[in-house]
Amino acid sequence: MKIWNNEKAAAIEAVIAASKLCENVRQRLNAGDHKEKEDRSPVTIADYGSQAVILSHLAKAFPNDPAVAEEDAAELTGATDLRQRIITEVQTIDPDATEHSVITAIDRGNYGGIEGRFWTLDPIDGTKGFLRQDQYAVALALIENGEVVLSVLGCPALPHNLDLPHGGAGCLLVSQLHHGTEIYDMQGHMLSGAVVDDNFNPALSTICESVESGHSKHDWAAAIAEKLGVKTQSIRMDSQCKYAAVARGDASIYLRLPTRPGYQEKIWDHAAGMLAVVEAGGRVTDMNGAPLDFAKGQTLSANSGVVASNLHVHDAVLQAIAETKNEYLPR
Ligand SMILES: Nc1ncnc2c1ncn2[C@@H]1O[C@H](COP(=O)(O)O)[C@@H](O)[C@H]1OP(=O)(O)O
Ligand SMILES: [Mg+2]
Ligand SMILES: [Mg+2]
Ligand SMILES: [Mg+2]
Repeated sequence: MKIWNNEKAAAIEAVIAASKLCENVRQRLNAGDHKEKEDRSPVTIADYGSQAVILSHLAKAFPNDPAVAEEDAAELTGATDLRQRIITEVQTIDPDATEHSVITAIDRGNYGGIEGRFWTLDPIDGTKGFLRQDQYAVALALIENGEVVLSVLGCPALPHNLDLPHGGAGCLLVSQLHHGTEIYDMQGHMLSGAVVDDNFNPALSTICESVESGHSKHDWAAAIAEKLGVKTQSIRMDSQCKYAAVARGDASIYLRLPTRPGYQEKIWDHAAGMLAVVEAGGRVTDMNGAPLDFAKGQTLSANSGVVASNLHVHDAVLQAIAETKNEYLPR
């Protein structure tokens, strides 16, 4: 069976370095650290800084690998102050960085992403959570011929135990296809394997979903929970940390239900999280039960919605979705 140990080592180093930058920025976040992109979503100096750190690291280790990443340096045209702050933050991680090296690294992320082997990166997934001082993730994955084969999902602010929110914070979920998911601390030490929970009773499931009602339909999730007989409140959490919660056994189900017709999920919003859950023994499909298709380019254009689970309760969730679809599916 193929292994990607060199890629794994480089990806872990890169995500740890980027997570440091993100935490540095988050701990003294101020109003001028973010702006609105053309699509009106927020972006911060840490989103760009994280992308620069990771893509320059990968460029040194694997110069021929293209990358599909969320941010685009073109959005920084004219934003002189923001640009300077990004460079300053990257220099705290890599003192040799220059304006040219930072912009070049960010722009390495503009591959269209269909053929062969490429990386996909969300330098900060859950920027809204990051700005609220809630959860966010640094999500990096390697795709070969349409298949996610390696991933490092950095969750720098995720408590080690969700019941003790002020306990030790931060972990990485590291996965390789057919080789499982491992949990590392933010210093790069392996802590344990990750396994989904062993709950077979849909009614006893903990469900997690987005904080943002614009990203996943909350009233539909409530209707599904009711069908399943779930009595407890769902956990609302930003970013791919929801996949981490399922992979670690903190939750049995992650629901992402379309809020408007035609929205296509981006590959960098799901590649790392999906592999983390699948390699921890869980299952990930779209809301109709189809596997997520990473061979279509930058978006999951063949899919709609996402369901991640511990495997055992998956079919019950798909059935509850099918039974509530007529009432809740946006059209
Ligand atoms: N209408 C939408 N439906 C689903 N996801 C969305 C939508 N709009 C933005 N997103 C993405 O949801 C992710 C955050 O998800 P969550 O709410 O689970 O934390 C972001 O990556 C964001 O993408 P983008 O980075 O382009 O803004
Ligand atoms: Mg994202
Ligand atoms: Mg992002
Ligand atoms: Mg974004």
